Amino acid sequence: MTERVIHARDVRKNYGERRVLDVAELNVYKGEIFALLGPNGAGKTTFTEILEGLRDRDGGEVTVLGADPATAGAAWRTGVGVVLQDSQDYAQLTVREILTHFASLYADARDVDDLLHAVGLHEHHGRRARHLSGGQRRRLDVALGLVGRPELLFLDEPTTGFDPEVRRQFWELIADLRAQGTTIVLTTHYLDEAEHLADRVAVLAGGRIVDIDTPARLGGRHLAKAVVGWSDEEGAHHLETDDPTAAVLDLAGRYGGSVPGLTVVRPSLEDIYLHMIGENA
Ligand SMILES: Nc1ncnc2c1ncn2[C@@H]1O[C@H](COP(=O)(O)OP(=O)(O)OP(=O)(O)O)[C@@H](O)[C@H]1O
Repeated sequence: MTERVIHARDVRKNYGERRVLDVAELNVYKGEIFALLGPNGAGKTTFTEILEGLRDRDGGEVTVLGADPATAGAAWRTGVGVVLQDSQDYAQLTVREILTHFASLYADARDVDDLLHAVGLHEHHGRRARHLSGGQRRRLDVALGLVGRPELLFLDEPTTGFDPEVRRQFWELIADLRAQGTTIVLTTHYLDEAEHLADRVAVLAGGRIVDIDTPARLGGRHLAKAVVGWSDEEGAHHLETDDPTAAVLDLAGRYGGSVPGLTVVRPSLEDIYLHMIGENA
C-alpha cells in the first residue's frame, strides 16, 4: 500500500468566534503532487500552515511524515521544505551566498550548483537578491525550499508573477522532483497549473473540503455532457450530449462528410471549479 505522508482528520481552526477551517479528512500519499484550490479566504494558507507546523490548530488529528507538526522537533523539520507566499529578506546577499548559507545548515544539502541549474538561476548566481526580478526571486525561494532535500515540499502559489515560459520551466522542475520521489503540496489559483501538475486536487471553500479527486474527475467532470458545435449557412448550432461520437457521426452523415466548423467541448477544470465554489459560496 502507498505510504501516507499527510493525514488530517477533523482539523479545526477558529479566529475568535469564527470557524475558518473544518477539514473532515485529507490524506496525501508519497510521491504525489497534491493541489489545494479555493477562493481567497477559503482557508488554504491556514490549513497548510497547520500541516507545516507554523500555526496552531484548535482541534483534530494531524500526522505529517509520521509526526504531529504541532510538537515535532528539528529532525522532522529537515524533511519538510516550505516555500511561503512572501519571501524572506536577504536582499544584500548574492544568490550563491544565500544558497550556500542555507546549504550549510543541513547535513545532506543539495549541491548549490545543481540547485542553481535546477531553478534556472545559474546565470544570475552573482546577483544580489534585491536585483532579481519577481520571477527570479520566486525561483530563489523554491531553491531554498529544496536545499535540504525535503521528502515533502509545500509550495504556496509558486508561479504567481511568472511569465509563461518560466512557468513551463518551473512545471518541468516540479515534475522532475516528483520523479525523484518528492511529495508536493501545491496551493495555486491557476487551474491550468493544477491540471498540468497535480495527481489529485482538493477544493476548499469556506474552510471545508468540497471535493478531492483527480483533475479529470473532479466534481463529476468525466460524467459531464459534451457540447458539439458546428456552423452552416443558417448559423451556429450547439448540441449537449452524453455521446459526442454518435452525434458527430450523425452530423457527418447529414452533411455528407465533413461537418462545417465542428467543435466538441467538455467542461474545463475551471468551469467545474467555478461551479463548485459558486454552489458552496
Ligand atoms: N491571523 C488571523 N486572524 C484572524 N483571521 C484570520 C487570520 N488569518 C486568516 N484569517 C481569516 O481566516 C480565513 C482563511 O484565511 P486563509 O489565509 O487561510 O485563506 P486562503 O485560502 O489562504 O486565502 P488566499 O487565497 O487569499 O491566500 C480568512 O477569512 C481570513 O480572513
